[in-house]
Amino acid sequence: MSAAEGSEDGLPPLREVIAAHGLAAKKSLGQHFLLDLNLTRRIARAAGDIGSQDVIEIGPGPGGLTRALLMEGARRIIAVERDDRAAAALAEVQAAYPGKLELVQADALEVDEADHISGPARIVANLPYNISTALLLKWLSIEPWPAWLMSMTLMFQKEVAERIVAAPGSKAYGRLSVISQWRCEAFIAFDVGARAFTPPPKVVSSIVHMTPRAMTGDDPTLRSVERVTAAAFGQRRKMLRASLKQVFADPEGACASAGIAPTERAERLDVPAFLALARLLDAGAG
Ligand SMILES: C[S@@+](CC[C@H](N)C(=O)[O-])C[C@H]1O[C@@H](n2cnc3c(N)ncnc32)[C@H](O)[C@@H]1O
Repeated sequence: MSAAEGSEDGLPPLREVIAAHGLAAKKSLGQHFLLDLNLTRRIARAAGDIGSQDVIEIGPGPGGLTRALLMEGARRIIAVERDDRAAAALAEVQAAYPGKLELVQADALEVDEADHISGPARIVANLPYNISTALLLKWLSIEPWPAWLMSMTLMFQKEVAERIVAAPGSKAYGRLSVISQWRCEAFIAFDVGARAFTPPPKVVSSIVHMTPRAMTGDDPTLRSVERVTAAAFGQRRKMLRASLKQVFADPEGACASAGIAPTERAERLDVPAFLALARLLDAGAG
């Protein structure tokens, strides 16, 4: 055990917690635990103001990141965990921090976070990779946007993190980039090597920090952004005049109205261009 895996909070070291509660990692639940307190505290610090706003943590597992968040001054954590085996380990954290940790035993894809928070909240999580993009798209779909959401500080596979922040013209640029960058300012805070996890995943991971942008009366509806990006990137090698046939009766006319060359391809269009097309759909040009 390294010094960083010690128990500065008076609770047992995480390796002991995992052994005592039989929390052997389950692949089906995307379990890759972080045991290094230096790292989990760094993630907690990247989240911003957690001392005056609620934190929603997805998948606390044995509680490493949860404990780091509490050590960094989290006011109140709502932790959503699907693995019932984690409850006993988390009960020890609840006892050490009375009133600060609420455990919601549920599938995070099904939970309505608004039912559990007491006001504005930040999402912080070392996400299960099998559902990480589904969870992100769920949060990016909060309506009205951004409602209670103050920020998201999330661990993804590096490849997914790169898709989130990708610029037009790059290979990683796609639907996830457009929807993420429309809704949020997003940046990769730092990378985390596979060896930081127990058991190690096959790939490098990255922490992405995302802050919601305010929507204005000029912003299109989410539904139209989803439709336009699905059509354009569903056939990303095709020119827009072909790929947009799925959503516009007159794709060339739509491109002209949006100030886009109909011979352009999806991967080269910037976010404002997609928003211009989505606004046309909202205006009934479909
Ligand atoms: C990558 S592990 C992170 C564990 C812990 N937070 C850490 O950093 O060591 C992902 C966690 O998400 C949980 N999980 C997986 N699928 C879930 C779901 N659908 N809803 C809620 N939690 C889920 C797993 O049981 C696991 O505890």
